[in-house]
Amino acid sequence: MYSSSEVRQCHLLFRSSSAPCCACIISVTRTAADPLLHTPEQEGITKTRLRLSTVLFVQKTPDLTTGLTFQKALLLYSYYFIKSMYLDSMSEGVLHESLARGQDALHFWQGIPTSAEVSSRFNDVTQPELLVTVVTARRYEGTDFHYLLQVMQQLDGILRGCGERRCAEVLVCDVESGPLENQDAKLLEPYFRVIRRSPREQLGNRDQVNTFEREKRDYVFCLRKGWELLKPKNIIVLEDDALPRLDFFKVVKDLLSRRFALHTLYIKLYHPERLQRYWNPEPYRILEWVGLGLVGATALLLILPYWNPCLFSFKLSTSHLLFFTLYFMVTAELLGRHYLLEVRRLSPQLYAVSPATECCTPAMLFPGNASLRVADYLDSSFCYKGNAKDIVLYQIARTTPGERSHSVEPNLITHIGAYSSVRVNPARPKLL
Ligand SMILES: CC(=O)N[C@H]1[C@@H](OP(=O)(O)OP(=O)(O)OC[C@H]2O[C@@H](n3ccc(=O)[nH]c3=O)[C@H](O)[C@@H]2O)O[C@H](CO)[C@H](O)[C@@H]1O
Repeated sequence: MYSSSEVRQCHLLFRSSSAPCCACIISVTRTAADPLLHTPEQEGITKTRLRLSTVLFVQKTPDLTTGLTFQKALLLYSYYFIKSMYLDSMSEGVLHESLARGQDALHFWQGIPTSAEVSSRFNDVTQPELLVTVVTARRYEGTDFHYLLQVMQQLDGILRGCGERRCAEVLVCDVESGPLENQDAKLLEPYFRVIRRSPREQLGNRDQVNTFEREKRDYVFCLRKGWELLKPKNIIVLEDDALPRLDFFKVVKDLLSRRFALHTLYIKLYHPERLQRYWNPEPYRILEWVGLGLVGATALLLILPYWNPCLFSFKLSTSHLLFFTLYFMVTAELLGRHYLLEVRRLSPQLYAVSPATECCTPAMLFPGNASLRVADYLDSSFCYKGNAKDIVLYQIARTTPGERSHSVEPNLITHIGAYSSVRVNPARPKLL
């Protein structure tokens, strides 16, 4: 058994030079208990041991994580993924990864000294080009995953990569207060500006409303408060389980430089991967599908004669074009639109913008003062199960004259929240 100071020393060593500590950790992890498997034999494991094993697991993961994420990215959303064979084990694997990252993030934030260099990120800027507000509520399940800390660690890393000129100001909007403290948000207080309601406002908000209405009111509060405090030129609102990808700010900057951004109510930066197929009907997606088929078929029919000179005398007809169009469409769907979209990550300019899709709001960009309009629109609606804030917002943008909304693809964030703070969670969450 290892004492916590040994573990801490090991952890710090690992940070500064990975090799020696990796060896020490790998030898230990083989015997460490797995905190995610609640088998009867493990019921007796003490809390300290659980914590220890998680810390050790964190250190073990870099190779495993990459491997698993690669497999997951390769298979999960494909038609060839055999759910009955792989879903359970893959879901467990991803939960382990996330738990490891959560514990890593916890140690990261616990270990940072509140030095001048770090706290300089707590800026007194007004009217920044971009404000990122992270909305966070206390979770009752999956607290060990520390989603908020993971997100903030990632944001911190990306912001450091921006160089001298900061890409964005960051606010954490903690919608809890009083006795129900959000410990993760508290831990971030020395490093980021954390905003909360006053206890009086909080009482009023929690008064007898359903979870979805409460979630909406919290969102409205965060939108307005961010605007009041900094008057930013643009706002992004991230939910606390929306992990930004490394090119996040580059793509956002490019989006904001495009003309359409001046006339949109919001730009969705995430849509669930499982809903990205051509077979999930969205009008623009059908157009994209047919267009892809036509371009592929035309290119093939033009190239074929050069490839095989005998075909120069062959007469090409509309039915050939139709056949190959269908052929390319079916091939694209069988390959998986989700995977084809990945090619767009080559450059921010290649990210596609289309009319907004309905589901989910984990990452939303509100250009200009659109956040204020959104806050007003949401304020005038009432949310309940089946009519959560994402549905309401979609309907508003569709039905209000003069308002438009957009989605960007591929996703700019990864949704890491296996446990919902709004809905009832299954005992063991699944990836699909
Ligand atoms: C990935 C995904 O599909 N997420 C969607 C899903 O959220 P989920 O069911 O995944 O819930 P979640 O736990 O991610 O919570 C969504 C957000 O609401 C915040 N929160 C939660 C409880 C509360 O009382 N107050 C509060 O502000 C929480 O901190 C988080 O930022 O459904 C929501 C609507 O219901 C939104 O459409 C989310 O985008």
